[in-house]
Amino acid sequence: MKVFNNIYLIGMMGSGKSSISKLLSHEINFKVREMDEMIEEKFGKTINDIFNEFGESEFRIVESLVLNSLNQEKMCIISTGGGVILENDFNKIKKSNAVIYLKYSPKYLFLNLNKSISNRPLLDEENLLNKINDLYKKRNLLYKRASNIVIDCDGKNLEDIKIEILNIITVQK
Ligand SMILES: Nc1ncnc2c1ncn2[C@@H]1O[C@H](COP(=O)(O)OP(=O)(O)OP(=O)(O)O)[C@@H](O)[C@H]1O
Ligand SMILES: O=C(O)C1=C[C@@H](O)[C@@H](O)[C@H](O)C1
Ligand SMILES: [Mg+2]
Repeated sequence: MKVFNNIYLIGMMGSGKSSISKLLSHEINFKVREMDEMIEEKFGKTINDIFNEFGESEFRIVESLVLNSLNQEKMCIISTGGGVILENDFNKIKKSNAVIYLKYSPKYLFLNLNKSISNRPLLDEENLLNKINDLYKKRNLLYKRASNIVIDCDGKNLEDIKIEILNIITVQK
């Protein structure tokens, strides 16, 4: 296995971060950490309620605290929040970690998001495809810059994506 502290899965909302984290954890001896769940636990509220009651900037402050605490851990698969690349210095994480961008084009993200009802204040159902397109334009480059591995996921099933990742991270240095 290559030498790194943690595996960070990054990508847009609905890009399979939670699903792939679970699948990977069954194959390697790493624990799963769900950043959004950790933030919800800190507030004792859902992500939607946090955005509504405290606003996005307060959410980002707590997100950054959670990120710092995770940086102290080892052997974790971190299913990040979709906006984690907006954090100052997130680009530095790839120096000592595997940062994997699960890249889907907006059309596929739309299909994924339609499958899972969730707590997504920045992507509610109205004009969903337009909202995905707008966010994707703002963020695709940021995800690429922050990552050291990019997986093109369009049209692939979750099992194949997992195998592709395992093939990359288990190569001997
Ligand atoms: N390649 C894929 N093939 C089939 N279904 C997929 C694929 N990728 C993701 N999905 C489905 O899309 C939905 C969203 O996936 P998941 O919850 O893992 O993404 P996420 O990045 O953790 O999303 P978020 O954190 O924004 O809720 C799930 O129903 C998942 O099964
Ligand atoms: O992409 C984003 O900015 C977000 C993604 C979610 O995972 C949550 O962290 C929150 O809804 C914000
Ligand atoms: Mg998730």
